[in-house]
Amino acid sequence: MRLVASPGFQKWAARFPLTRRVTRREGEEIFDLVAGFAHSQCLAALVELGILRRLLDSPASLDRLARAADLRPDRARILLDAGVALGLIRKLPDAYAISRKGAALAGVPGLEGMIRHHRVLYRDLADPVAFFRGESDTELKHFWPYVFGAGAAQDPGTARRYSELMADSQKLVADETLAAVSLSGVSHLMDVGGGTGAFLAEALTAYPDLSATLFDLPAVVPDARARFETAGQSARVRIVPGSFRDQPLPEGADAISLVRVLYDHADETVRGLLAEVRSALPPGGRLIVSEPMAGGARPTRAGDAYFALYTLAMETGRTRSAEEVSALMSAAGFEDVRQVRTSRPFVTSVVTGVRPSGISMSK
Ligand SMILES: C[S@@+](CC[C@H](N)C(=O)[O-])C[C@H]1O[C@@H](n2cnc3c(N)ncnc32)[C@H](O)[C@@H]1O
Repeated sequence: MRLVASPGFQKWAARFPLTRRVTRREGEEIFDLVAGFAHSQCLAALVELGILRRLLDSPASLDRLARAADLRPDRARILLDAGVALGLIRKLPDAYAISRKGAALAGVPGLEGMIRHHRVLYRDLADPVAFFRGESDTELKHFWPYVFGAGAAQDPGTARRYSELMADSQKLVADETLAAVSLSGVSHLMDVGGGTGAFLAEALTAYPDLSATLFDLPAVVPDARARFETAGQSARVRIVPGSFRDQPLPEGADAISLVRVLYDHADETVRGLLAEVRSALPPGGRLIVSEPMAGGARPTRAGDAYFALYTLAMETGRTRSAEEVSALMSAAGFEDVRQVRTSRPFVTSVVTGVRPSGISMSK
């Protein structure tokens, strides 16, 4: 590898026909890594200035876009051309238009909110050395204070701020999870840490005979109640406010889901929670864990170079690989633990397990 790093070798490889193309591609990939932050900031500006939304309606001239965004036209041109280079915008003779990728991005529920929210993450990463040394006081750990304890969780303002961000993206996670896991045969599903109920609402729509329980902190559940009322599903859902840290989970569900819950918490809390889930399930009952996961032996860009950093900045939990989640589930007494393939692992990954039937470990 020292050879590959040497300037002489690189010069030769850039000219030699067999290595030329690979060298150029590698060069571009390296440049993309170096420039990634600038790319993300262009995206953030296009979102925050409402330019992508505006172009979704119709193409527009440089002057109109600049005026609407309150930018000087010469500076707006630089941003718009950057958007073209990043594949989000198309350049027409006298106007700019949205590209396919730009339209797809604007159509992803919750993505715009997440892009805006990334200001917080990027401030936390501003000094990456201090960040990885654990020397920075990250904002994200104050942004998500609900995981720290009951005090913060009782503040409805804080709860709503984070719940909105979660709810926006929850539909995407719900769709991906329901596409990977069949709930046929399940009569009652309990979603622990179910937030404002988007996952259960989707499940209830997909399975008309299903009934459900939503368990979450008291500050979070009012929004869930409102969602089920609006969807006309209230009669099929029981909402139980509480903390899985200090009370047993309600019984009666033959399947329990934990959607984007485990990665918020330390191993010790996860062990306690999985034991509670196992106790609450009947023999043969199923656990479904769905959340973004790390790649383990094969690290992934989304899992290991994004979600792992995000959870590191939160400081309370960590992004685990599917193998690690499976091991925690097996240690908690689940059987038939399986990693279920999802089509978009950058949205979520899924692991399922079953509480053993027959003679088994004590409750
Ligand atoms: C990251 S959010 C995920 C919400 C939802 N499942 C989703 O995917 O959008 C984590 C959820 O766990 C809940 N939670 C955290 N600590 C909890 C606790 N001790 N007891 C019950 N719920 C808790 C939070 O209130 C929040 O709704």
